[in-house]
Amino acid sequence: MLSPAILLPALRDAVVKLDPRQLVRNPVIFVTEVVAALVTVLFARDLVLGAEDTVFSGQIAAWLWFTVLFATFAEAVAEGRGRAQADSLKRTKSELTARRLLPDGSTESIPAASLSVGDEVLVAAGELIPGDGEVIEGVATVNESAITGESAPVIRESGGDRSAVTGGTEVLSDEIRVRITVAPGSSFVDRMIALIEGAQRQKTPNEIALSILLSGLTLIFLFVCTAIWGLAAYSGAVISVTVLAALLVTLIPTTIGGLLSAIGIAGMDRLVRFNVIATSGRAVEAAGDVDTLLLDKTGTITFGNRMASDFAAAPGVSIPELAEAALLASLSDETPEGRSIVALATGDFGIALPQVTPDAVIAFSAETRLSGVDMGERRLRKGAVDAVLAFARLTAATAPAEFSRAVDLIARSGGTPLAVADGKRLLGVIHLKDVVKPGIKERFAALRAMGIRTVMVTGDNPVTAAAIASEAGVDDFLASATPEDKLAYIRREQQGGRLIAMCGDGTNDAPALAQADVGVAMQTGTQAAREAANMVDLDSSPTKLIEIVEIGKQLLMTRGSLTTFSIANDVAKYFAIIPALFIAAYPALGSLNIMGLASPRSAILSAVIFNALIIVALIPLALKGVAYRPAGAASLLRRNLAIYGLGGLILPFAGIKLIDMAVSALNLV
Ligand SMILES: Nc1ncnc2c1ncn2[C@@H]1O[C@H](COP(=O)(O)OP(=O)(O)OP(=O)(O)O)[C@@H](O)[C@H]1O
Ligand SMILES: [K+]
Ligand SMILES: [Mg+2]
Repeated sequence: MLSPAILLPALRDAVVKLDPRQLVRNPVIFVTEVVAALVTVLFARDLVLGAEDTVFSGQIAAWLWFTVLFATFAEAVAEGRGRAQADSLKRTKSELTARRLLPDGSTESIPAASLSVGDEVLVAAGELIPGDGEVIEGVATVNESAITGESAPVIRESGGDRSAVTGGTEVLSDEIRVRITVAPGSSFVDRMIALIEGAQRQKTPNEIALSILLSGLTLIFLFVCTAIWGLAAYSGAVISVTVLAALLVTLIPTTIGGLLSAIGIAGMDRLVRFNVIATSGRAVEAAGDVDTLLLDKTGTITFGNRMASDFAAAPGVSIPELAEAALLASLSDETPEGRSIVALATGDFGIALPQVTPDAVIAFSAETRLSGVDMGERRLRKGAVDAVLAFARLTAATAPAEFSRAVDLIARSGGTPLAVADGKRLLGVIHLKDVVKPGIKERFAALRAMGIRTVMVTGDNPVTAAAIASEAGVDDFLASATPEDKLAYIRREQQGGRLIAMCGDGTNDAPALAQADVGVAMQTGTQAAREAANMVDLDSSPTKLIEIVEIGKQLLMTRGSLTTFSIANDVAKYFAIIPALFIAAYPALGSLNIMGLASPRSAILSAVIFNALIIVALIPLALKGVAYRPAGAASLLRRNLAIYGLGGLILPFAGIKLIDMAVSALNLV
């Protein structure tokens, strides 16, 4: 975690970050730098004048600079760890070439960097996909290990929810036609690299609020120090500017000021290590407080490669007649469901592929929930049972009992029944099979233990939804949901003051993913879903939210704990330094020197040294995060207050005392 390969470049970066123009974004540390510069000037003056203060002001100046450097170092280390991960991504994305399709159907070879949005390219087995896009023709297996680290090939195909391809990944079999949807330079991998390197990191609203609080505290202590100076001058004691500067820096919250951005960067990094790319720090924080998790069914809870497996004919209809109608209705259906129906009818059921062109093609949409063709007199439709019944002017009550039984049997087994009709004539039902991803039930139980309610929202019918919901162990489900329904559900929950996470993969999930506080898209999903979400799970695991929530909670806890620690620390230092300041003027204050520090100067220098060293000492904790255990918010708060509040109060007494002993033993001042 802290190898020399990261620490050495971080040291160099830490020096670069001393640039005041950069540092001004961190007010506490910026004030420290200004003060360090001031004391350095005073030291130079003492040096020229040969004043007796030279040794003291020189040491104070040095330690103030170390304080600033340790703070910039913390941030540099956090960024350096991300950069190491980004470097391996950069290697995958080296020089790519594209075979761009020309209007006459031939192809030209061009560098991928000169592709533009809307271009169409061909990619065959053994070639690298030149840019982010959508498969518009064909099916291929793709090795996406370059970005997911997972070597198992995935299927990418046109039409359905698995059509998105990522530049830099390799086609293993077959040939696909890809429409480029993202300009080179802002591709998924490019954005991943920028995010991991922290180049695009923006402060979250919580961080900004905390920064304002810390700046406020800094201002107050600036005031306090000025008042002390005036008070001392009034009472005849002389307090040097060097001592005042030291006082100010030890009192302002330098510890949390120095570690704040490292904590945020480390949180994003921890997500990357769990194969989750977050495009928003705000979402990571929101994840820590999520109340409800919404999951789409097909492709999220299930694998999503729904395959037609059987036909059940309505009374008075033969199986070949149903199979042929289903085949015709699917001829122009480019979705995986449509293609699997063609495969089943022409394969197992031996129907010859008809050489006909439909008069009109009715493409599938998540709103209508049906698809089909018009052909002469025939109006062939297939789709969700209620949608097809409505099309055939039937209802659940007026549909033949045998048909309803077949539908029910399929739905109860967790399959998706697709009804087939020709105009008003109901022909039967197709059984689409899908498989629930393994190990999901236990993981949902873990989410429940964290106090998170899981709700499955699906476009599928209520009976299938109920079967899959019970197999997967979700708390609740919403069936027959259109994209608008999913969106409305989230809005309603949010209006109730709840924070919502949504996991989805399809274009029909995109609005919901964008509306959710935490939107997690499956890497296997469509481009639209990945664009709308604020996180992408490279493993496409719907229960990854467990880790995401833990990391979010850990981030919030780490920041809270270190803020508590930092402020408690500063309070303790007050007692170490103030007596030292006034002891010369008021010897009676000697009794306040409860710590028995060697001399006023040694006390002040020790406090400054402690103040600097505590930042370095806490870097590992800031990066690793405070340990998270599932427990109630109140008991966590109590525990953290005890450890970091009390610890923060006590530690400086011991630390400053020890440093004071060393300083006086070495005769430093
Ligand atoms: N190619 C298709 N042609 C006709 N009807 C379809 C097709 N694909 C799916 N359907 C029907 O439309 C319904 C809604 O589909 P939609 O994609 O909105 O949701 P889903 O994939 O079933 O569920 P989820 O929202 O969980 O992914 C499906 O349940 C199915 O009954
Ligand atoms: K401080
Ligand atoms: Mg889906």
